Amino acid sequence: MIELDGAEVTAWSPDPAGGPDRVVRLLGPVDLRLTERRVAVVGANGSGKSTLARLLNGLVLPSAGRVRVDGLDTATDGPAVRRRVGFVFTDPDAQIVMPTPLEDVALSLRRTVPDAREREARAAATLARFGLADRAHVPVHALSGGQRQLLALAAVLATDPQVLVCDEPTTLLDLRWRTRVDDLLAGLPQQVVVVTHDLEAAARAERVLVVDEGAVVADDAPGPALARYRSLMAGARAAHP
Ligand SMILES: Nc1ncnc2c1ncn2[C@@H]1O[C@H](COP(=O)(O)OP(=O)(O)OP(=O)(O)O)[C@@H](O)[C@H]1O
Repeated sequence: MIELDGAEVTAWSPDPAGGPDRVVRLLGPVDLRLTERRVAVVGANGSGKSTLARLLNGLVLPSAGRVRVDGLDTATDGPAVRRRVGFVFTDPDAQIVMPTPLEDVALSLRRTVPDAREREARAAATLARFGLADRAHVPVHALSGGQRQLLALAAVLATDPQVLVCDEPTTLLDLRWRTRVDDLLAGLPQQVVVVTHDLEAAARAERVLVVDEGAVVADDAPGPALARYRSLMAGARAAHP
């Protein structure tokens, strides 16, 4: 279970008036217990969704409060937390580091599968599971954007994390690939926390968090949570026509 207790994120920011840098609050304080298998996070651009997502696996550490995964504190048990919680970025190029898909998935297995041959066999099996068997040795730059997103997912899921956090995993994809990635995420046995601007995808979650100006302003079933988000956005449009 992921638990946030009074978790806050602050950062130093330049003063637009030219004064000394100031501390700004990006998120929180947030208190959450995430137990549902499908959780969606929605909110306006710059509201703090990525900051919240990154807190969940220790990519961002809380400036105050605590974030724990199965009792492990992200601030003191980072590597163990990241073995439990996989993270997928919007842009697959942010996480694909090797020249070919096979090498990239094999790299993510380097800690859990010490034997190189077994690692390669496991990587090949993972690529096959994601429909990328025939792409295993193709240079990654020759893959389509959709195939690269699948590869990024495959490399994270190869290590079998208990939780998958995805930060807008379908934002860069066309409808066909978006549907494919959505279906894949829906079929995973893991707990999945997904940040998304796709309200149809969010409606399929069990629980939806609405983030606005660094606060979780709604935390509910999809119906009421998305209604709150729509009314927030309508209010913002009225204020800034
Ligand atoms: N390290 C940082 N230092 C200063 N400000 C930051 C830092 N990281 C994020 N921010 C600011 O915090 C706010 C929230 O950013 P965040 O990326 O969490 O928003 P978001 O809801 O994911 O946005 P988007 O939908 O556009 O991706 C933004 O105003 C962003 O510019």
